[in-house]
Amino acid sequence: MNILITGGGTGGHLKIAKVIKEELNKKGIKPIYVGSTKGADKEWFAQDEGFSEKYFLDSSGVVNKKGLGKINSLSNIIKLSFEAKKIIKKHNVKAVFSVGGYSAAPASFGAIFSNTPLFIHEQNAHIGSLNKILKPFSKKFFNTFLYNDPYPVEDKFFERARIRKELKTIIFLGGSQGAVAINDFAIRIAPLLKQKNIKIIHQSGKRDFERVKNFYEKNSIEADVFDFDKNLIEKIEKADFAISRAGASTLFELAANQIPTLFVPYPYAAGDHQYHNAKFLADKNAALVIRQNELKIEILDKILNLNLEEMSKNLKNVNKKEGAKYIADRILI
Ligand SMILES: CC(=O)N[C@H]1[C@@H](OP(=O)(O)OP(=O)(O)OC[C@H]2O[C@@H](n3ccc(=O)[nH]c3=O)[C@H](O)[C@@H]2O)O[C@H](CO)[C@@H](O)[C@@H]1O
Repeated sequence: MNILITGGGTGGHLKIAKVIKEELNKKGIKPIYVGSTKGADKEWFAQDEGFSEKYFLDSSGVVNKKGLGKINSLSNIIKLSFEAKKIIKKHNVKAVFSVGGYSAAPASFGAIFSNTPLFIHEQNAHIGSLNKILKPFSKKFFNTFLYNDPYPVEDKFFERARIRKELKTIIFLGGSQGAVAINDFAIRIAPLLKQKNIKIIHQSGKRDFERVKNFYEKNSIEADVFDFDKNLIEKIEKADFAISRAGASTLFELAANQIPTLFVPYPYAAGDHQYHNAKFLADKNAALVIRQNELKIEILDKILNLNLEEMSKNLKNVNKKEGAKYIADRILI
């Protein structure tokens, strides 16, 4: 059965595409991928043997453009949708699965134009603009916040979960691209963490890697600094507390691993969705959330006095295992 997976741009969307592809591979199916020449799509999937075919179309975002730019990208998407429709026909695709982002637009419209069932995974607590348009045309719309669908994360985040009791190691996470605000905060509290013998693991993102690495070196503070690590669980499992952006995949991976977290939502996310993602956990007393402009050094005292065990236990049933299987089974019906 030929399945087409589409969408990407950032790690958050691409991660869902990856886990669903792996689930389909387990079932002996090699899906087709349709992404964009822009964003991180090629980086993630150009060499991926788990897809039978890969197409990278020249799609780009519409939402942030104005005037003529908006009209041009809209007409480009319409043109590409017909190209995607041809791909769907050529491979006799039985279902299209979209993980969102601008690179999902052509194949999603292509599915509608060719009457091919369209399945959508919306990662966030606030529905993205493309998904709002597509939702009424979809056969199924998966979302954890609205419908309690299990959020697909790799099994290893659950398998290596543990209850945290004491803060011996802290991890800083900036999402797939890194977060300067979190890096700055880490740098401010690092000397205090050193004084308290708390070990530091720090994902800085590519753009800020040199600055962050140099800081720790110059100040003789031991820290495991990296820009991006494909096997993030290896880092997360060692830590007892995280300070992180609230991108949906990161959030549900941290929850699956039961690591208490202070979320610092990206303030410019569409519809403030990272804040709403984090609030979902905070309302269950399973995480803390703070606005970026409130990220002050005093918050460290609060962290040091937290009941980590209680928060860690409260994360137990936030997400369910086998989210990828849940979705794949419904696409394959
Ligand atoms: C700035 C922005 O708009 N960000 C959005 C983007 O975030 P972003 O792209 O940061 O996405 P997420 O936080 O959802 O996911 C990041 C993924 O990258 C992985 N990872 C990260 C660091 C690393 O070193 N190694 C690694 O593998 C994580 O394990 C995770 O699976 O998509 C998310 C899902 O739609 C949204 O919720 C976010 O709001």
